[in-house]
Amino acid sequence: MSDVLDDEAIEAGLPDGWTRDGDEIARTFEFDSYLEGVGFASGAAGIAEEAFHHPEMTIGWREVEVRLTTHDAGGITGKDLDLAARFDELAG
Ligand SMILES: C[C@H](O)[C@H](O)[C@H]1CNC2=NC(N)=NC(=O)C2=N1
Repeated sequence: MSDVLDDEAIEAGLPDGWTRDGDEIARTFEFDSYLEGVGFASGAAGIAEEAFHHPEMTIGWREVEVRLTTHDAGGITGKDLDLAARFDELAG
């Protein structure tokens, strides 16, 4: 099981554009259209399923909010940071 990271490790590992919110990290991705956001969410879901580590995603008007935490560990772990970086790559 992944170990929960301390504050220093989270700050050091948090990819640009992401913020820490308690036991979660979050980023809102912005898109030129609603359907582009839906496409991103679908791609992110595939990455999540492959990693078997799942975000909460809220699809809005030309934006998708992504929130990550490791439920099994009760906090933020390297899995969350790794998935955040992969979602950033997906968004381009
Ligand atoms: C049994 C447990 O739900 C699974 O190991 C996976 C599924 N997806 C998951 N996703 C997230 N974000 N955290 C988890 O701890 C987690 N656990």
